[in-house]
Amino acid sequence: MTQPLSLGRLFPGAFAADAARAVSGVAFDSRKVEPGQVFVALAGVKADGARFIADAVAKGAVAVVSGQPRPADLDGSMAFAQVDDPRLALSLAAAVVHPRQPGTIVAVTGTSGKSSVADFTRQIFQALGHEAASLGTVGIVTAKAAQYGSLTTPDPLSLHASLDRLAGEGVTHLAMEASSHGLDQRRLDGVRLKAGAFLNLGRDHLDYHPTVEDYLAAKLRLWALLPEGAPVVINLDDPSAKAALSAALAKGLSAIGITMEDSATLRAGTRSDFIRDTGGRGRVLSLEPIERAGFSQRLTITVDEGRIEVLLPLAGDFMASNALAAAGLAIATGEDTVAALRAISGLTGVPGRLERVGEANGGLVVVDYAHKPDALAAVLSTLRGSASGRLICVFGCGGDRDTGKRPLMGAIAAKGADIAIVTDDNPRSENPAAIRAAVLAASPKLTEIGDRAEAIRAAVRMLAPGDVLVVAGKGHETGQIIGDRTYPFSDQDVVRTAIAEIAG
Ligand SMILES: CC(=O)N[C@H]1[C@@H](OP(=O)(O)OP(=O)(O)OC[C@H]2O[C@@H](n3ccc(=O)[nH]c3=O)[C@H](O)[C@@H]2O)O[C@H](CO)[C@@H](O)[C@@H]1O[C@H](C)C(=O)N[C@@H](C)C(=O)N[C@H](CCC(=O)O)C(=O)O
Repeated sequence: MTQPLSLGRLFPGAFAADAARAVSGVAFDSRKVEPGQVFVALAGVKADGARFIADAVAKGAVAVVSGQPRPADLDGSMAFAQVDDPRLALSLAAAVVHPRQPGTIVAVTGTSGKSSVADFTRQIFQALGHEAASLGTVGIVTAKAAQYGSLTTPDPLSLHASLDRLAGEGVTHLAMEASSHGLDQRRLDGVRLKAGAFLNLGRDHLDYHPTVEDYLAAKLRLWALLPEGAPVVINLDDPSAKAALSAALAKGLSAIGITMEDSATLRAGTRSDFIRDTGGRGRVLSLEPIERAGFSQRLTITVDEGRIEVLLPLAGDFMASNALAAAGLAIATGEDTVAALRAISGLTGVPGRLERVGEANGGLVVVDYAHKPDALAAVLSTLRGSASGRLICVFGCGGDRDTGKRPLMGAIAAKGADIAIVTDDNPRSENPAAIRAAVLAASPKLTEIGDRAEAIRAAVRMLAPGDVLVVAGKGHETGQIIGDRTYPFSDQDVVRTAIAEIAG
């Protein structure tokens, strides 16, 4: 029988005299409080949760946890605790409310590639015979179902409810994404992780993180969530790899490095530095593409056990590196190295990640989630290798987000594509034309079609044999956010309709 929830069990040491008091659960949003719950007041990005204590009490909260002193007007019968870090307290309490977790959980962080790596790791775990799931930007995916979510790393209550449900459904292996917001806001504390991975650091989220250094530090908080000696997978080809490795070693973690042979050769020393820095204990998985044909590539992976050849049915260095990181995570949890690497041959794509949606006039249309400078550059360089004709790109920049990336993305698209059309991508509360103007200022080569559906239709109509069109930015998403409303919008659906119009 499950033990009843009490303040003492949920918040050990915080409630002294009231520790034995029974409660029905935890809430951090006053609007969602149910009678008998504890309200945790979080100092938020937009609002201060302490302002909503009275609302929470009115909805039936019986206790309050806050980072601030007890409000003078709080009813004397109400249990109250002041804690140093309410977000940490919330996450640890969520893990008590929803106690079950899959036995093997791995988490991946990085600016780009998290969704692919989480999903590839799920696929590799499944290929190795485990009940596996992935959790992240594309939602929760198991062998039986996909359930779409909204955040990359959900709030702690939703996260732990999902972990509990998955464990109850028999899922033993989970690969999840760890966003910098999630790590900074301690949403992952209380998740019992076995291994972690660091992929890369690019320009993103500088509306939230004050500096790039702060952004990197948030990502590297992942290491603090791992038990002593746990293995971490580090992409040695990223310029931040050294920082990621030193932080891991300083925490007593062990390391598996992944690298693409080409870049290792270019950046001579990558492998030897890693071996030296890890005192000879770090393992390296190094990968060399040996043949590329259309959207698949034959790869050789060199490991201590020898050389293994796999056929990855996905295009580009980026996907190859992501597949290797996923195999690295499986190996980090104790899976057989050769079996984990061989499973790369069976990987299928991830929705909205270099997703081939259809063909028109002998040209190919691909939808990709790339909405950051580095990701757009990587996608364009990958697709350049798959296009015997022109490379066409439809893209935009979001409103109410890092404005600095607008000219950067404009310049990348102008350089990387033969035709680049700037359109709208979640303008939110900003004037869409002003966002487009900031992107267009990067190059006179860029053209503008504000309406996203019209931009996609126009690009599909341009296709000629050998061309590749990439519609970048939304990937798996199903809405366009204008003002504070989300209007249904799917790049894939618009592409399919445009193709059907041409065919009809
Ligand atoms: C900007 C941000 O990260 N916000 C997250 C944060 O909310 P917050 O604490 O800042 O919220 P707030 O609006 O300032 O309110 C403060 C507190 O008052 C409470 N409140 C507010 C109003 C009210 O009437 N009553 C009340 O109690 C709120 O519930 C909150 O606890 O903490 C919440 C609990 O964990 C998160 O759900 C919430 O994510 C929001 C929904 C969000 O959109 N986050 C995005 C930016 C995000 O996290 N994205 C990352 C990265 C994605 C990527 O890599 O691209 C992700 O992991 O998805």
